[in-house]
Amino acid sequence: MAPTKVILLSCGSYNPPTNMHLRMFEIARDHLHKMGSHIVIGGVISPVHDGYGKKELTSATHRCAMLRLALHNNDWIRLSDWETKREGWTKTRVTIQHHQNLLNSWLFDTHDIKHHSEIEDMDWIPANVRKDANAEQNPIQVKLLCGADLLESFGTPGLWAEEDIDAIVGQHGLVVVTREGSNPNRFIYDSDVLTKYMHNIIIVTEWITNEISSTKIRRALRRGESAKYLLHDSVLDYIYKHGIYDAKRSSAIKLGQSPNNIGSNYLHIDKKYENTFLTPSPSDITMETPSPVEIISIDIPDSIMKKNFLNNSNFANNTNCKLSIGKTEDDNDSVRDKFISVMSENGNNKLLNSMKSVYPGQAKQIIATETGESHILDEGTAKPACLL
Ligand SMILES: Nc1ncnc2c1ncn2[C@@H]1O[C@H](COP(=O)(O)OP(=O)(O)OP(=O)(O)O)[C@@H](O)[C@H]1O
Ligand SMILES: NC(=O)c1ccc[n+]([C@@H]2O[C@H](COP(=O)(O)O)[C@@H](O)[C@H]2O)c1
Repeated sequence: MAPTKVILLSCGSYNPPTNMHLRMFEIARDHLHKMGSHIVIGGVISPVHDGYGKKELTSATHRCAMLRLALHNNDWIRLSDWETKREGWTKTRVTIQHHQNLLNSWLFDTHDIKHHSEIEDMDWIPANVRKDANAEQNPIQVKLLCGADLLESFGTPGLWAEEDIDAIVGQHGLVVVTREGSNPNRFIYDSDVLTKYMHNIIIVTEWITNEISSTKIRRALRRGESAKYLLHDSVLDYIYKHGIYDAKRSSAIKLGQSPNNIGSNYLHIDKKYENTFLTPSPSDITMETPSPVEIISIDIPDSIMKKNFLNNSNFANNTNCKLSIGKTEDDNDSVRDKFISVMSENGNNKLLNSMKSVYPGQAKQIIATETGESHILDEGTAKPACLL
């Protein structure tokens, strides 16, 4: 028997769209093709109307804009904003039926479709189907693609009408992707109506489990935690730009930038705390080969710093160094800054040479003694394991 052509339609909030929403389509398509029973010719995402009234649901305008960004380079999943443009919330059974009807009109009734295409966006119909509108076409089935949590919501009292479940599963069919902690087979077994239409429910096991959810992403964003790699970068930028979900940018340290030059992506770390922060990651430092020494870890108590400052002629002769030795914390910070800048700019050659790194990323450290002498820690021939 020839495989059935299908379009996978997913209904949900997409608040915001996550990588897992898109992965769900990939997993389902792979599975259906491996079974050999279906050919997936397209995927459609239908975000819910604002009237759905779910907690923290941002406007459909934002959700559609985020979906357009997430799907920008996608060659087979499309957005259908039909639900969002209706007067109010639409039941899922009606949404699936609408898309199926439109597709049928396109395939078999080109007159009717002219009327539809004037009043709504039909970009969600795959390009090759639209192109061949007059060619002889086989039927295409619209199936509801969902995660196991949506299937299990069928059991929530009062949420889904029995006849709607009957129509969705009986007439269209379900493709259900497992989620951590879900047991869709058990759920089907427990339900008479689902057991009746078991032949029309395809369970796809996601072995590479990933419990990304929109709720968790919103939570991370409002707490100022990073959500990178959980959703598309362009979607993340959109959220920050439009101030959705009360999102605060996550903190990161960018070394080697002056406070005035710090990009808006990065939190400025007060100078006095800089030394206590993490070793910079290689991506935070622009390296040359061999790298000049710019980064020096300086871990010297204020009292020792002052002695070094007074004892070292490089500092004493430097006109910029006519600092009063600090009585306040701010003064101490200025002394510390001067110490570093004199060490690197006006220090003697021996010091500067020993400050040159042998290989990119090599750490250097200023050591200062109680007696007021400073030197650069010589790392000798030690090299990172990757260079040995
Ligand atoms: N991690 C996931 N694994 C499998 N399916 C998922 C996953 N995340 C979302 N889905 C499915 O995507 C569809 C749309 O989901 P929805 O917009 O409600 O996302 P959600 O991340 O579950 O949202 P929320 O956290 O706000 O409830 C649903 O069918 C849902 O089951
Ligand atoms: N009776 C129904 O048709 C019915 C009930 C509850 C949710 N839904 C749909 O299921 C989806 C659920 O999305 P969320 O998981 O984000 O709540 C939405 O698209 C919503 O419209 C449909």
